[in-house]
Amino acid sequence: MKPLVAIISDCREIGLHYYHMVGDKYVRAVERCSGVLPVLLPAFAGSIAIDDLVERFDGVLLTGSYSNVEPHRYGRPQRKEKDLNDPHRDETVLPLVPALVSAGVPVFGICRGFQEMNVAYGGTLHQEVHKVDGKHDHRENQQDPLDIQYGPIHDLKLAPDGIMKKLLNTDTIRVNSLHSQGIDDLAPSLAVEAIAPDGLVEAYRVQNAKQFALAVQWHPEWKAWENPVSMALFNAFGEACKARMQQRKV
Ligand SMILES: N[C@@H](CCC(=O)NCCCC(=O)O)C(=O)O
Repeated sequence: MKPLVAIISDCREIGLHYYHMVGDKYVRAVERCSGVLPVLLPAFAGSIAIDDLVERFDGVLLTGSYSNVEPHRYGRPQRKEKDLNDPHRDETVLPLVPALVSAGVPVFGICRGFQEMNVAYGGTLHQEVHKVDGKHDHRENQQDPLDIQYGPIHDLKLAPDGIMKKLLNTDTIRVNSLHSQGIDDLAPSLAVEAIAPDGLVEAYRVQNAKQFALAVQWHPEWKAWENPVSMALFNAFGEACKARMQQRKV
């Protein structure tokens, strides 16, 4: 039996209707590289009680998305009139994250998921990193072919005392970069795992978490099975979910 991993959907308005959706590459990566059974959950705050997740699921994946966390969630004004937000996803995820982690449910955050976990623990975001003095432009060129957009583009230095350094057995990794937002204040409960050349935090763990509780700014899900760093991360998440499943059985 495979562990059950909940993936919280985006809620997107397409035409006259709303849809709950998850990017295919996240589902494939976690199924193939973590060895779990992914279950897509709606971004529907009213229908997802924390007990339902804690009792029934062995892990939670928070995916990337073109949407941004609404800035009022971290006490900042909206940077521009029309931004691509997803209030339904914010409403669903933000209250769940700390409760999931403290209940010992493995949580893996990617890109937007990395940003929303920081906000969930009380951190803040730069809304346009490329406009911040001393920060680089971390956006992809959306005209490029996907293999270029999701290809490795900058190094990250791993924290000497971090779990990623132990897991990957190296000081530096090279990752892709497809984000306009990034961490401004890292929440107090989070510990840095990786830093970009411009000082931007690009991976953290939840301090003193009972189980896997890691988030990364880049996109390890992209052809994860071809990338040793991605494989190590998804495999570690899968092992944590398997351990949770065993624990839930007893
Ligand atoms: N909107 C945020 C987060 C960026 C992000 O998650 N991009 C995902 C692109 C589509 C995908 O690969 O799922 C930001 O711009 O910083």
